[in-house]
Amino acid sequence: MGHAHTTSARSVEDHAVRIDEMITRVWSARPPETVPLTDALGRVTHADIEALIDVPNFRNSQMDGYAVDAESVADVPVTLPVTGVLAAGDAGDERHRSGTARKIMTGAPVPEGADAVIPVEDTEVDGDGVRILGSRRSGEYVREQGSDIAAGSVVVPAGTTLGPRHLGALTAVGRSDVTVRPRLRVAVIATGAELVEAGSALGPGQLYDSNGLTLASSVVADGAVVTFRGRSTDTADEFSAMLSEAAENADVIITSGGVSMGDFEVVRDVLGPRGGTFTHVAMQPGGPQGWTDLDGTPVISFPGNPVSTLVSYLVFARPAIRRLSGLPDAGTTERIADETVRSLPGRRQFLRGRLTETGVVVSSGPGSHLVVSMAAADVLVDVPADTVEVPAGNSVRVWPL
Ligand SMILES: Nc1nc2c(c(=O)[nH]1)N[C@H]1C(S)=C(S)[C@@H](COP(=O)(O)OP(=O)(O)OC[C@H]3O[C@@H](n4cnc5c(N)ncnc54)[C@H](O)[C@@H]3O)O[C@H]1N2
Ligand code: MOO
Repeated sequence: MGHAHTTSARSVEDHAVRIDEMITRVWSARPPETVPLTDALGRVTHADIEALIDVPNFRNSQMDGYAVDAESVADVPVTLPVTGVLAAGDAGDERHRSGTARKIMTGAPVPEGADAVIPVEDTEVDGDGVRILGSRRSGEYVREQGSDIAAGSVVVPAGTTLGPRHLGALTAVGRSDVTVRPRLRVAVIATGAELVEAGSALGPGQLYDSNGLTLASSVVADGAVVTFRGRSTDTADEFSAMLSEAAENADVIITSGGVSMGDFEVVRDVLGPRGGTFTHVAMQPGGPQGWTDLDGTPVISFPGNPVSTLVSYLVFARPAIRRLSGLPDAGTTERIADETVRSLPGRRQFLRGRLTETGVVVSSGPGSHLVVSMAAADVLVDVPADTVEVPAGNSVRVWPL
């Protein structure tokens, strides 16, 4: 057991609170960031953002037609002289004279003195002039300056996850960058002398490091960034050096493997003496768990079995990472067990399940090495510690995968 400090089995809830606190604490110490709007999709606003200018920023036409003063078209039909043409992009600084019309395009500035636009459909060319067939009230088809928003008003409140519509609105009000909440920076280190990189040749006793990508892609899916990825053998020196490198640019380090009771538990052996706690949580998979405050950087250590690693991430890390990323909680739901679900006594069990039209079925055995079977599952079936059997027709809680 090395030098690691060991405690008796903890509940899933207690451990989840501990990990959540560690992640939240380091994230809260990070300052907000200012990023160009072009990089801001999915980021969460740090503060209320106000308009720098009125929108529309000038009075303009809502229709292709003729700018007039409403009084001159009160009685129709009436023919008015046409004094020119205004296109979108024109400065439009010439004043309107009552009793005249100016041809105008959608988005072009409505001249001062004009207060209505007659759509071209309601007109006929009449020699050099225009015959107005339908009358319009003052203000019709004129988009007033500031009618969408006035300069200084809040466009997007603090805490908004920026989508395309927000980015468009912020651009329209004169912004080109935005101050957003920091993104949690996560380092992922998979440990194990047996691990080799995807795609390379396997020697005897070796297998592919699948946990590294499972964890890294989970982090990205939950709105955080992966700043470091490493694979370490079970050598203390190599793992220690990798931790130092990872800590340079990461808020949190997640490790997989090396936490249980074998002779080569590098994570436990290195981090135990540096203040790490390695313990057993009353769950399966994901029993052996560890956490360390490594000179201010939390290291969260998950067991190496691939199902254990993913279940640990989903139960302990995902809620905090999604919340800090401004994403909705993944949530759990109740489903009817189509078949009887059997579980272990004394441990909360997370079985892999597949959704049916109305309920859920367990889709593989409970073994935490069943990495491929896990890919065929939709959910984790969460069976409480004190339940050994959920009879068919009863409801169970499920977590999305
Ligand atoms: N005597 C005991 N042995 C074990 C116990 C126990 O309580 N007493 N607990 C078992 C449980 S439960 C788990 S879970 C594992 C956790 O072990 P480790 O965290 O030390 O993980 P490893 O031994 O390094 O690996 C376990 C297993 O997973 C494979 N693995 C590891 N990393 C990866 C990876 N990145 N990609 C794919 N597969 C990986 C590894 O080859 C092993 O097969 O301990 C049990 N033993
Ligand atoms: O708890 Mo281990 O994670 O069962 O395989």
